[in-house]
Amino acid sequence: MKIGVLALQGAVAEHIRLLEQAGAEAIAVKRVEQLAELDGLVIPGGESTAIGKLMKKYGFDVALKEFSAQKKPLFGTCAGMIILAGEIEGQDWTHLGLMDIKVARNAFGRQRESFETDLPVAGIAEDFRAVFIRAPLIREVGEEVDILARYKDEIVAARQGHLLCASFHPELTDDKRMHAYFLEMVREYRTQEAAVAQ
Ligand SMILES: NC(=O)CC[C@H](N)C(=O)O
Repeated sequence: MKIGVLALQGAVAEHIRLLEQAGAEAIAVKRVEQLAELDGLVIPGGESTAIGKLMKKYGFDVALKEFSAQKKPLFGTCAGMIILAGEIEGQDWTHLGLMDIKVARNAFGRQRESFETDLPVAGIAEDFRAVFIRAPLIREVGEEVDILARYKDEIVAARQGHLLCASFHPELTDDKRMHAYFLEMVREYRTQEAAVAQ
């Protein structure tokens, strides 16, 4: 199983380390041609406007929509979640617009820009260390979206079929359970694809 981490800007090496610890081969992805060899992709945290601009410049805006249309799993953390969102509060544009979620950027306000807390994440852990850094929140989700975690009633992790996202940064901990969960998703979709091909 080969997983890419979109390496245009942001926390790339940390994701690669945890994906490897969870048992996958992981590579940094800088060119769209690399997508063909991947079973899944992580879009890391960073600055969503910067990542979005670079995605467009290098053709990832179109290529990742095709990647997703093949039901290849995508996992967006923090800025990566904003990249996946179908709607961004206060903005009339989106990046990939793949997930039926409405997000608000930098939603915790100045006092609590960055903090850590332990959260239950459905199907993954009872006590996941969630590291928030100028994090976005999910304000609304569509019918097909499963909510995986909340922080004080606000939605901070969700899944829609082959798409997974979190407001926080699992890659900044030593806990590989969320990455392992993503690899399970990749396995699930690969099995489905193989069954269709037969
Ligand atoms: N740590 C992060 O990824 C922060 C996200 C950033 N605040 C944004 O809006 O893009």
